[in-house]
Amino acid sequence: MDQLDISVIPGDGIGKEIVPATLQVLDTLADLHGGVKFRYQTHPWSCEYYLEHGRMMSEDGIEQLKQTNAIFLGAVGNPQIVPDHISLWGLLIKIRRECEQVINIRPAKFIEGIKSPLAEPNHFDFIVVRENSEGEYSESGGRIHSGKDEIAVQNAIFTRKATERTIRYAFKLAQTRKGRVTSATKSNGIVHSMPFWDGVFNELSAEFPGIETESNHIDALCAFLVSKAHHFDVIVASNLFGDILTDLGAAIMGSIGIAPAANINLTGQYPSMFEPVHGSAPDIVGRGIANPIGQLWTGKMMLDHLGLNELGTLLLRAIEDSIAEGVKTRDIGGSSNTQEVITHINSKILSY
Ligand SMILES: NC(=O)c1ccc[n+]([C@@H]2O[C@H](COP(=O)([O-])OP(=O)(O)OC[C@H]3O[C@@H](n4cnc5c(N)ncnc54)[C@H](O)[C@@H]3O)[C@@H](O)[C@H]2O)c1
Ligand SMILES: O=C(O)C[C@@H](O)C(=O)O
Ligand SMILES: [K+]
Ligand SMILES: [Mn+2]
Repeated sequence: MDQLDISVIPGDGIGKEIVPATLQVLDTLADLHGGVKFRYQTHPWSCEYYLEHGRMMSEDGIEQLKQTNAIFLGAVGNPQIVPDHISLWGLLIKIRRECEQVINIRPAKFIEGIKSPLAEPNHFDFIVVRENSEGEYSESGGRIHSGKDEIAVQNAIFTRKATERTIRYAFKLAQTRKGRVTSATKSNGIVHSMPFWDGVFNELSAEFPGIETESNHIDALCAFLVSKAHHFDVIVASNLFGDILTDLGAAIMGSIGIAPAANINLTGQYPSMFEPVHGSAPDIVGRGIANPIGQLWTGKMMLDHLGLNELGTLLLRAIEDSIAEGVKTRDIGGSSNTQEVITHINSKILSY
C-alpha cells in the first residue's frame, strides 16, 4: 500500500466547506484504487488563526509542509478581520515562495452543461502558465511621507532566470497540445520589464521552431478572451497578468467556482500546492452553496501530479457527468448544494 502524505489547509471562508467535502471524494478514489492511501495533515492556518497567534501559520509551518507529498489548500482571506495583503503574504504567497512553486498552471475550457456567457464559446480550451515567484508581486518598495506628500513605490521584479523558465515551460506544454503560445505583454506602456519579457519570449521561440507564437498586449488579450477564446492554446503571463487572465478564464467557463490551479515545484525538491483559482467567497460563506467543482478539479490536478492519472481521469469524468446530469450549484445554473454535488460525484465514481 502506497501512503501519500497530504498537507491540508482549508483556510478561510468557503475553503472550510469545500476542502473537507472534496476529501470525501479523494478517499472514495483511493478505496477504489486499493493500492493507495492518503494520510491528511490538516492545519488550521487562516485569518482566525492569525487573530489568535499573530501569524498566519505556525513558526515551523513551512518545515511541516515540506515533509509531505503535496499541499491541498482551499482559500485564504477574510478582510473583515485581517487585511488581505497580510493574510495572502503570510500564508499563500509564503508557501508559493518558500516551497519554490515557481509556475502556476491554470486551465480553462468549455464544459458541456455549463452555460458560458460567451455568445460562441466554440469549445475553447486553453491553459494559462502564470509566473508564480516574482513580477508585480514583490516586497520591493515602500511608503514614505504622509498627507498630500505621501508616496508609495511598488517595484516589479523580472529576473532572466524566472522569465526564461516560465516561458520555456509554456513552450514545452504547447508541444503536448495544439502548438501555439501567446505571450501576455504590455511593452507599450511598461518600458523596462515588458520589453525584456518580449525579448526573452522571442529568443526562446527560436528554440521551438515548431510552435506558433504571438504576443498580445494584456488589454487586447482580455478582449480576445471574450471575442475569440477558442483561438488560444497556451498563454504565458507574468504573475499579475496571469492572475487577472485566470479569473477571466473562469468567468467565460461559466463560474469562478469551477476553475482549478496547480502551483508547481519544478524540481520535486519541495511539494507542489493545489488550490482553486477562486478565493474565500465571503459573500456566500456558511450557506452550504459553494461550488466544490473548482476544488475537486484541483484535486484531479493533484492526483495527476502524484502519478495517479487513472484516478485523476476518473474524477474529471465524474465531474463532467455530474454536470451533464444537472447536479449543479446555483452559480452554474443548478439548485443543488455543496454536499449534494459531492454525494452525486461520489456515487458516479462508484458506478463506473
Ligand atoms: N487563492 C486564494 O486563496 C485567493 C484567491 C482569490 C481571492 N482570495 C481572497 O478571498 C477573499 C475574497 O476575494 P474576492 O471576493 O475578490 O474573490 P472570490 O473568488 O472569493 O469571490 C468572487 C465571487 O465569486 C464567487 N465564488 C467564488 N468561489 C465560488 C465557489 N466555489 N462557488 C460559488 N461562488 C464562488 C463569490 O461568491 C464572489 O461573488 C479575499 O480575502 C481575497 O484576498 C484568495
Ligand atoms: O493574487 C493571488 O495570487 C491570490 C489569488 O488571487 C490567486 O489567484 O491565487
Ligand atoms: K484558492
Ligand atoms: Mn486570483
